[in-house]
Amino acid sequence: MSLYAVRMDVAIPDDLDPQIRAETIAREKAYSQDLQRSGEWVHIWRCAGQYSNISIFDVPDNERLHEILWGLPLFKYMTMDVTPLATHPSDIRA
Ligand SMILES: O=C(O)CC1=CCC(=O)O1
Repeated sequence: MSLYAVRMDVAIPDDLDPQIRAETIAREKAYSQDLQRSGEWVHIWRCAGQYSNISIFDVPDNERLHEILWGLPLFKYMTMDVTPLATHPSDIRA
């Protein structure tokens, strides 16, 4: 398994129908929580003061990460920055 940090910046258009907006956000939450329960979405942190999160994924490979990110209900309203993580030589747990 490989770890990735993903920053997601969300920009939902102001003129999006409020019902579609609410439904999409609800689907996003359920999708994320299913993956958190399965262990692939390890952390999700709100970036304080921004409509952004930083998440940690633990997935087998790039293809699985891509599949997860591509499947996000809010995908078309997001920009993302993906960073593959390696063990730091100063990590006392390593
Ligand atoms: O609100 C966000 O940061 C976007 C998001 C990703 C997963 C989730 O539940 O919300």
